[in-house]
Amino acid sequence: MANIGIFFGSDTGKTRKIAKLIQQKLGDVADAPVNINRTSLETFLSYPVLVLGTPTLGDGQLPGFAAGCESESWGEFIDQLADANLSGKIVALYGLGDQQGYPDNFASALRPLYDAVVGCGAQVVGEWPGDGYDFSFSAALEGDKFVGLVLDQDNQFDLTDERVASWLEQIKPQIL
Ligand SMILES: Cc1cc2nc3c(=O)[nH]c(=O)nc-3n(C[C@H](O)[C@H](O)[C@H](O)COP(=O)(O)O)c2cc1C
Repeated sequence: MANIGIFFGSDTGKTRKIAKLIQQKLGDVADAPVNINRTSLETFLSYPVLVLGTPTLGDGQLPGFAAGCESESWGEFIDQLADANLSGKIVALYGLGDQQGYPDNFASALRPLYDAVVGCGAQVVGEWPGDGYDFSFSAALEGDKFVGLVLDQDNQFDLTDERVASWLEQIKPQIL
């Protein structure tokens, strides 16, 4: 087992694709990405470092039944996390959104994921500048920074590879 576990939720596969890109760039320090609806809390908790990815669905929501998805996802998993202890763990978050289609809730689902892991005692790394995007509101902003890497495959897919590479360089000292 590698040190870094990559877990993602996804409705149409874009967040899964980014998980694979992240793993490719990290190499063998990270295990192959796993859909959050195909793991157990025990496996999730076995990693000292977690990279967690989510799209924003519904109205600023995590994927899952409540957001209209056909299968379980983060929405259900964070209920299981409620009593978990993540102290000592390092967590890096990335989120996908559509700034043109949903400018008033851009990538907002990073917020409930961030709150859930911080509430369990994890240390979150990898905040990301809010400039370079055009939107009116995001719950994922903390001041002028997002609580994790934000990607927009719908409108800025050409920037993704560079954003992922630069974010990984930024967090490598904390996750390796
Ligand atoms: C029904 C629906 C609702 C969405 N709601 C939001 C939203 O509130 N905020 C946002 O930034 N993006 C929203 N999106 C865009 C998705 O987050 C974006 O397309 C993402 O890349 C999808 O990732 P996935 O393929 O992993 O599911 C929504 C997309 C759909 C289909």
